[in-house]
Amino acid sequence: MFDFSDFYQLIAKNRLQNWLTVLPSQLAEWQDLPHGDMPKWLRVLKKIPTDAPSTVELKDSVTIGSGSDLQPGHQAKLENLLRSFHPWRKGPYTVHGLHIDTEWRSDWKWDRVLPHISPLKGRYVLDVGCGNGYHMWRMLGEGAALTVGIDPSELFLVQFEAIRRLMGNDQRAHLLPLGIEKLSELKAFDTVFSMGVLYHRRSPLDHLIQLKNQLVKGGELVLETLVIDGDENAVLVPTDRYAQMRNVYFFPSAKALKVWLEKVGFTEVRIVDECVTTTDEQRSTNWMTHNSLPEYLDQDDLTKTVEGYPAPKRAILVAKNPD
Ligand SMILES: Nc1ncnc2c1ncn2[C@@H]1O[C@H](C[S@+](CC[C@H]([NH3+])C(=O)[O-])CC(=O)[O-])[C@@H](O)[C@H]1O
Repeated sequence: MFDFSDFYQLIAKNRLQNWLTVLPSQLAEWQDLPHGDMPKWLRVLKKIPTDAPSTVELKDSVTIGSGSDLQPGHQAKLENLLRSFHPWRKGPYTVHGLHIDTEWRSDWKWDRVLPHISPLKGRYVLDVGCGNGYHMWRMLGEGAALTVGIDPSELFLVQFEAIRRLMGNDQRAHLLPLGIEKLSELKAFDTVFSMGVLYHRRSPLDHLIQLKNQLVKGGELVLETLVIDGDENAVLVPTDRYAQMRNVYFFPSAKALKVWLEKVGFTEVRIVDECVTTTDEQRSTNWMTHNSLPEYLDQDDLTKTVEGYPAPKRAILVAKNPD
């Protein structure tokens, strides 16, 4: 069983308290349908120490403690425990001198996002599709008061909890195993991030409206997704897979995405970054040994995916909720 009671107690006293009318029953429903590996994962999680580390660095990286915090032999033991949560996709993390080299250099995405957003100091932040929570720790590094991530992947929740234990059970970040469609209109977050999620949603405008409904008046949306080149009318809908990914729907141009955001009522919409994803940013590693981007590109023409679509390009847009 996962225990979300710390989160319930925390939000009972803050502006997220309305969430308590639905959240406990939603998470109880989730507990009733456990992932097959969950009992094993929970046994491993319990073995991960919760002692406060000597140091925590979150501003320039996610680095917890140093090798000397652990007794001799304990680093190898910790490595074995963490490796049982393979594949590690989002990171990198350095814990007690152990470097978790993840499939993604999620820190590079953060470096592209950070210069363009309002300062996070003191803000309530929601990270929709947060993966294992890597960016939530970086948000805390920028001074966010609270970061809440939602992501339906059970393994990501387990990885997040492992890192949180190693942080000394830090209560400033919480991950809930929910999809965005499960959220009511909370209107309680100062900043909402949706990074790498929109192309997984069958109804992208509804996704944008759901994101808007989580923001306070004047709050900021940070949207990152796969895009194609083109004008305000350009959008790709792959017939089947894209770069071997299933469940993919709409890949607009950045300009079209700006129109969509304005259409659902966002203002001050800015396209702040566009860049092609490189095979240095997404690749197999010792901590993620499955195929990755290099295998998903056409070997004779790296500007195309194996399906013949344009190779992955991502845009970041920032917008304001005026309501
Ligand atoms: N309905 C849904 N609601 C919420 N999350 C979902 C849903 N469906 C899928 N996801 C989650 O959205 C995440 C997309 S990854 C981005 C991670 C991070 N944000 C990153 O920017 O690195 C994609 C990428 O690798 O770019 C996955 O963790 C899914 O489980």
